[in-house]
Amino acid sequence: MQDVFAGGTDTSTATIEWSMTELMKHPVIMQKVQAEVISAFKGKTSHTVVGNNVRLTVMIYRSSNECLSMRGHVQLIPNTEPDSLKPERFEKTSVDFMGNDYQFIPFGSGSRICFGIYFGLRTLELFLAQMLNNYNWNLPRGLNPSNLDTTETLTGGVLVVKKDPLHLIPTPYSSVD
Ligand code: HEM
Repeated sequence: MQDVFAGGTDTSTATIEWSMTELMKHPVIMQKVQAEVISAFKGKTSHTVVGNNVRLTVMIYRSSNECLSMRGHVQLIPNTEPDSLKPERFEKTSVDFMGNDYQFIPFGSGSRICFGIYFGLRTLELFLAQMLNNYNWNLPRGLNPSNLDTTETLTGGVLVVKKDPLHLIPTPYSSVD
């Protein structure tokens, strides 16, 4: 039970925070993703959209190269190109993140693959899609997105989180012309 709670909370929030950080740093990609989400939501409830699987590119590419020691097993969690945001790399490829393609295994692979993979994915889709469908996001105090700090730190010995929490100002989308 402890594994389920520990593995099921910070993972999703950290991924949402990194996703929003990268989207803020790449306004063109933010616009593209937001337009896609808004058009998917048009006239539908979030339930329908999530059911239909909004093609929100999941940007869980940050789990850096780490050597973990869990229950006496040493695991290597590799990740290629963790530092560049290229959502289009997932558009024309058969590489998935379900543990079959070793170049991209954010949920691990094999017998100890993440137990909450579908729950985690749905959480990310639901939160990100709702955040982008309903709000425009800005940095406080006119901060330039390219200066957004992306220093990482480890929490709980395994999770790579943003050292300085991300602060954003939401503006309801309906109030933007
Ligand atoms: C973005 C969300 C998530 C990511 C990126 C993620 C990632 C991972 C990774 C990399 C592992 C190690 C897999 C391996 O050893 O090969 C793992 C294990 C695990 N995860 Fe997740 N996870 C996420 C969400 C969740 C959620 C929502 C839950 C529970 C509701 C969960 C429960 C677990 C458990 C229990 C394990 C241990 C599995 C075992 O040792 O047999 N995770 N996760």
